[in-house]
Amino acid sequence: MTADTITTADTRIDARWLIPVEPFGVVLEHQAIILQGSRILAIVPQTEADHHYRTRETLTLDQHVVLPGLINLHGHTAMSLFRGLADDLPLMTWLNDHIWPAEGKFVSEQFVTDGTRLAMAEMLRTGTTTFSDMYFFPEISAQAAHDTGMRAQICFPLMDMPTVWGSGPEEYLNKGAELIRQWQQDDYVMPAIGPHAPYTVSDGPLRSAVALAEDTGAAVQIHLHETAFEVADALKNTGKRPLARMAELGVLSSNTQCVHMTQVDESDLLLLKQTGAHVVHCPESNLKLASGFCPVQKILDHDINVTIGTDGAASNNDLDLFGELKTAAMVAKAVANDAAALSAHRALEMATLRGAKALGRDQEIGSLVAGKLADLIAVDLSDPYLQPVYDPASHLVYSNHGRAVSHSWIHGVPQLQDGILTRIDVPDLVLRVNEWRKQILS
Ligand SMILES: CSC[C@H]1O[C@@H](n2cnc3c(O)ncnc32)[C@H](O)[C@@H]1O
Ligand SMILES: [Zn+2]
Repeated sequence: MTADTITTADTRIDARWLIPVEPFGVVLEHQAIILQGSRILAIVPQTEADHHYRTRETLTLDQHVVLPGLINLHGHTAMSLFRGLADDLPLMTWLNDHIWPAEGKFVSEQFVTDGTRLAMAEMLRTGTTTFSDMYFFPEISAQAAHDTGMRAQICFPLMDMPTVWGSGPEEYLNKGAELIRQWQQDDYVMPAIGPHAPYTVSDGPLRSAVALAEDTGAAVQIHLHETAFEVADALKNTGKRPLARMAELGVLSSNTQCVHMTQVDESDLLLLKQTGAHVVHCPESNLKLASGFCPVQKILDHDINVTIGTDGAASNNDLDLFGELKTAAMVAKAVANDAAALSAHRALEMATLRGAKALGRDQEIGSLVAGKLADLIAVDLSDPYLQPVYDPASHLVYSNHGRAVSHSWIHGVPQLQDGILTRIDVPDLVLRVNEWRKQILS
């Protein structure tokens, strides 16, 4: 570009620090991020931007670190309405005796509308710009994400048993195929297939799920090897580890996201590597339900993609991915018995570019590079609890929590400005949530 060339654009963001995630491990200073429409037009030193860009608005974030929006690869968004309802229980007691009965009683289209909005408000407030959801009435959560302008992978649920959303696998698959048809071209919504777990979905529906994934290109997300009991029980009943059964049925591919994976032996590592399937690590849910420890560093060392998710707010009990990153990094070090395991930069990559890769969208989101979609966040490091700043990446993972996120943009649209949500009416949402609280308590 010659000295006299001036380009006009929408927005200029002047950042004190910038962590683009790509290239890996880099922290830049005093950069200007230029947005035009839904995309990043350029990232240049501020002094260069002064000479070459004229923008409609300029935002000076001189105490902030700017990075790609976070990607929460696993959750059950509407379950935010069940936050704190059943704590201190192991997985199967929690599900069988508390959560599934409550879902049978209360989950409806309105529940999913309000619960999804509650979860989106929390995620946006704490830096998430893309989330994955696996829940009943996915057509409602898809619409809610689209209307709010949040990027979302919406996995329709598939189980053997009847639920509030349908009578069984045939109906789930028919409704799911329609969901995929309706949303596949959307800017924000990525429809996907969500077989619940190996112990709730039999071989026939899993084969149909594979056929649907192959026909449509939709991703598959499944809870897998969540507990030692799941693996032991499967070995007793089928003679196979659940992951091996999934491989035999054709479920595993580079379009598959395996959630939890706390039980991983050499045969599992081989299957994950051979098929290109992704692992979604949910450390806080695994800790709270005492499900087990995912050996994250070992999996990464085998060149298998690991991403991060919160799981639902009923088993976490928050959706703050920055908190999740700190837990992930701490637990990874303890599990590997190595303080160098899961470094701050690697953890940030898990919550951004690696998440994008699992969604098949790493050419579009997950790092801050000119030409990619403008999904980005700013974190204000000026609070005393974040001082002094030697290394912003270290602060983001080890000292921060999501409430320090001040700004976000998705698809170039501002979603959070100085800590205020622009697209969700929070007072109205809180009123609705409290109506649910009264109903569920009674
Ligand atoms: C079929 S919709 C999703 C289904 O999953 C349940 N659920 C929530 N958290 C977990 C978990 O950690 N493991 C297994 N199942 C989980 C949720 O309550 C819905 O019924
Ligand atoms: Zn889950």
